[in-house]
Amino acid sequence: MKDKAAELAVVSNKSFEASTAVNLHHYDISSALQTTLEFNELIAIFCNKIQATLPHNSVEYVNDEFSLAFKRGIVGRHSCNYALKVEEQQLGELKLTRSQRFSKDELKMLESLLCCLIYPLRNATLFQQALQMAYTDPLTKTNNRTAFNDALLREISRSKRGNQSLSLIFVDVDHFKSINDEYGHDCGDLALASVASWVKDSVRGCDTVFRYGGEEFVILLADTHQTDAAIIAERVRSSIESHTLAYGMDVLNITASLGVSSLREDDSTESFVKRADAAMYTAKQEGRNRVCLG
Ligand SMILES: Nc1nc2c(ncn2[C@@H]2O[C@H](COP(=O)(O)OP(=O)(O)OP(=O)(O)O)[C@@H](O)[C@H]2O)c(=O)[nH]1
Repeated sequence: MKDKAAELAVVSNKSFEASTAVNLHHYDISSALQTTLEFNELIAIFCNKIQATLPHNSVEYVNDEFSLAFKRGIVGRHSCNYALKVEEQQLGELKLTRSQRFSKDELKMLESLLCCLIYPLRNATLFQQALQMAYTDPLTKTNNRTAFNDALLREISRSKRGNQSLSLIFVDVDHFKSINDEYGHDCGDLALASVASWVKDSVRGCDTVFRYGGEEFVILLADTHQTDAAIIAERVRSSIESHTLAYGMDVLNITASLGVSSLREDDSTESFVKRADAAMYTAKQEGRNRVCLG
């Protein structure tokens, strides 16, 4: 067990052998690390626990897969870096710094202690991957309806607490059935994935795009008034209209109808969503390929 754990942490381009026996310190750290599946909390707990044995001034943890960049403390001129992985699974990079050089013995000790961190990090990775799968629509790679329901409740409560505006845009692809009918289901799928990426590309990074169902998408715009939401909706509409979809020898033009609503004081979750949906239907009735406000 000790030998297996020792193989698991990759230490900045050099291998190491954990020579320190599993002791009470390891046990203490391992127990503390079992209390959470949050990456940042795991790193903070680990660093707090090793601070007495291995004094350091700053810690940095970067995990590209989950876009994490955790930083704490004041960076010193000496550092040690570890690319952590287990069974070919990357678990991020950890960097400790301080003003004095790290001795060989200290590094050996740290490398041994890192064995306590990598399995909790692997568990956190598996948990986050499972969460992502549960929240992602596999066809369009956007957030799914479950994610929308959760995000909507969260954003409504945040908006009411902080007295901030919140807007919603419904995007429904026009005459989508005819794409399926004329070119086949695969082309329909490709069209949906393409529309999703055009929509994502035309909103800000802080706005979230969800697949609501079928050929319908929703965009949740935090801290956004209706006037700004209408401008964003028009940008999305225009982006979809200006793209073309190449399918075999065919080139398809796609349009969408959009409905916008902004949260009112007396709104329930349902009334907020219904207004955007109703506005989108008005856009359909008024000729499609347009934005209507609800
Ligand atoms: N290819 C594909 N088609 C889907 C998917 N989900 C829903 N659809 C199809 O989307 C079509 C939606 O058709 P309608 O609701 O009649 O709407 P529409 O043809 O877009 O017409 P308007 O909304 O009135 O402009 C249906 O034929 C569904 O089968 C999917 O994941 N892939």
